[in-house]
Amino acid sequence: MYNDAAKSALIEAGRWVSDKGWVPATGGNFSIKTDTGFVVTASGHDKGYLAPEHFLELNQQGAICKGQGKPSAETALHLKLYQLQPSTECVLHTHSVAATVLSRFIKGDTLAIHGYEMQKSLRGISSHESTLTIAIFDNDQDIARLAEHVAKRHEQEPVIHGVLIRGHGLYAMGNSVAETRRHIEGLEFLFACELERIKLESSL
Ligand SMILES: CSC[C@@H](O)[C@@H](O)C(=O)COP(=O)(O)O
Ligand SMILES: [Zn+2]
Repeated sequence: MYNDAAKSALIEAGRWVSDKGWVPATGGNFSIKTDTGFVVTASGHDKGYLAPEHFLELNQQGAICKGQGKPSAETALHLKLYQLQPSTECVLHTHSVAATVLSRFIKGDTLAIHGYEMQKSLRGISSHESTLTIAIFDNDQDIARLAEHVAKRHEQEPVIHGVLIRGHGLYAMGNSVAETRRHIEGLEFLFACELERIKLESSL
C-alpha cells in the first residue's frame, strides 16, 4: 500500500474505532505496512480526529523516514507483531472497557473462549465448538521488553488474531485493514459477552 492510502485507511479506522468508544482520550495506536515500510500514528493524538500530519513513515527496521512528532510510544510492539507474522498488514491497538477489565479479571496468561458463534469472525475459526485462545501479558512501560515477552510466547503458541495487555487493551492484527477491523469487532463482542457471563454467574 502507498503511504497516502495507508494514512487514509488509518484515519477512517480511527473514526470508526473512536465512534465505538474503544480509544478514549489519546489511547490507542495504529499502523499499516506500506511498500517502503510502515506508517504509524504519532504519539499523543486523539485517534478519532487523525489527519495526514499525525503519522510517521518508518522503514522496515522502524527508523523514521518522514513525518513530524514522535512515533507512537508502542511502535516497537507493532514492529514485533509484523515480524512474528509476516502476513500481517495492519495492527490496531485499542483501549476498550471490556478488554481492559477482562484482562485484569483473568489472572493467568490466557483468555480461553468457546461456545460463541461470533468466534467465526476470526480467521481460521469455523465452529463455536473450537476454543479461541488469546494470550495475556502483564502491562509494562518498557515496550521493548513487552515485545520480547510476546515473541517468546509466540514460539510456544503463534499469535494469530491479537494479544491482550493486562489492564491496558487489545492489539489486533490481520492480513488487511478490513480483516484487522473485523478481528477487533469480533473480539470486542466476545470480550463483552464473557464479562456479562462472569457477572451473571457471580451473582447467582
Ligand atoms: C491515554 S494513555 C495511553 C498510552 O499510554 C498508550 O497506551 C497508547 O495507547 C497511546 O500511546 P501513543 O504514544 O499515543 O501511541
Ligand atoms: Zn495503549
